[in-house]
Amino acid sequence: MSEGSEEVIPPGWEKRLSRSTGMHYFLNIYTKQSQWDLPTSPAEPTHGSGPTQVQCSHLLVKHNKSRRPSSWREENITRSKDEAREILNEYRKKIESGEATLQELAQKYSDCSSAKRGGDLGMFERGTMQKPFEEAAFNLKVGQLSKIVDTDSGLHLILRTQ
Ligand SMILES: O=C(N[C@H](Cc1nc2ccccc2[nH]1)C(=O)O)c1cc2ccccc2s1
Repeated sequence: MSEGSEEVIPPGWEKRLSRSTGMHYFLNIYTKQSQWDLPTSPAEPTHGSGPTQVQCSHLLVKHNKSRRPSSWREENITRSKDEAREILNEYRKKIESGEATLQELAQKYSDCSSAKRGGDLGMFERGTMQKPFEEAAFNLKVGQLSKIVDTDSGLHLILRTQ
């Protein structure tokens, strides 16, 4: 029988053989949780206070109370905070329905200069980003989209990518 597509086991998981069924399963070496299906993301160490660094992409919509109400998209941003919230909720619906990715929408609409990189902020540690952003980012699982996050820069949707 031809092999299926190359099987990549994400870090933190081990492939084990079930003696009772003769089938293979996957064991999370941190939580000892097991599952039949091939895991799709790395297992995270559960001890300590979570990861020391994360990688995120974000979509920022600034408003007239933003610390710097200007961006590469719009020299003078006049929308209200409520309008910014409505706009972000529409983007969230598109992302959750699969109609668009956060990266695609950030590239077109984010008021952060990271828009050019699909909103990617790279890896960062605690203490580098504004607190509300940091708290949200470090409480996301890899692949999870945040709720709307409010910082002095504006309103954000955050996707944790690593
Ligand atoms: O602070 C930045 N940009 C500001 C908007 C902004 N404010 C933020 C607050 C928290 C996280 C990201 C944020 N981006 C701007 O363009 O007015 C950053 C841009 C970039 C670009 C690449 C990597 C990191 C960063 S942080």
